[in-house]
Amino acid sequence: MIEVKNLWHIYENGKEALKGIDFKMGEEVVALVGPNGSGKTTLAKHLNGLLKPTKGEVIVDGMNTMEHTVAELSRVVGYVFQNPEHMFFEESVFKEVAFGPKNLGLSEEEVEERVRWALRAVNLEGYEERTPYSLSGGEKQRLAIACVLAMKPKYLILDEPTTGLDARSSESVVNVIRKLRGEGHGILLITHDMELVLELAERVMLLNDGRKAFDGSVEEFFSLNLHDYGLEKPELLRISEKIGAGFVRSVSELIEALVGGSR
Ligand SMILES: Nc1ncnc2c1ncn2[C@@H]1O[C@H](COP(=O)(O)OP(=O)(O)OP(=O)(O)O)[C@@H](O)[C@H]1O
Repeated sequence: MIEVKNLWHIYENGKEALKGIDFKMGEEVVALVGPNGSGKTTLAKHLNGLLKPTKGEVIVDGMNTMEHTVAELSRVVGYVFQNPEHMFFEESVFKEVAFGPKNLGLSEEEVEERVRWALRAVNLEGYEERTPYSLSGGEKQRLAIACVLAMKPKYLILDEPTTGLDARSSESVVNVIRKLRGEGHGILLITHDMELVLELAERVMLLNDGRKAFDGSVEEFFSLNLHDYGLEKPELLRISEKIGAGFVRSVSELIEALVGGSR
């Protein structure tokens, strides 16, 4: 369980980026959304100790982030940054994924076992000897997830995992997230992509100007006036509501609602 209690973060220049956030998450997919500058990244960086609270506290599986290093916390909360290609520096996919586990001081066999497991988890088996730069956008995103997974964290923070990806690559990332969720990981998804929220999230937390504006179900979230937060309802949901089919999360649910309704 990750627990955030009355969290305030004030940057050195005096900017109050978080103003009293309370939040809990377990093994679930939570979408963290909000307009630019609302505090999403600032909040996420508190969960693995990259930032420390100005006031309040963050407890990760019983560990207060004030009392633990980023290295310790990163074993529990993995952070996959936006534009992951900037973080690759090894000449092969295998070495890239092996880097983290090697630094944990694991034996060569254990490192190899973790690399194979992480690459399998993101469907990149067979890519071991490729250079990271030769991968497609979706493959790079999955490689970045594998690098973090190899540390075996229970929770994963994914920052805009589908931004800039075409539909097919996005789908492959979505499938990986579903699989990880099924294996008991908790996933915090920072995103502006409302289609992704509709498709994947189990809960939504909306930040606005450093405060929590909403925390609840996906259905309730999409009944808010999203324009107030610079966000747009997904097209699928707009169509579904217009034709009276109500809240659906996928095209197949929409078809089911229509077919069911006409019986
Ligand atoms: N190092 C810093 N020093 C001062 N202010 C900062 C710093 N980092 C972020 N901020 C400010 O804190 C506020 C919250 O920023 P943050 O990056 O957490 O927002 P965000 O919701 O992730 O935005 P985006 O959607 O644009 O990524 C913004 O006003 C930002 O300008």
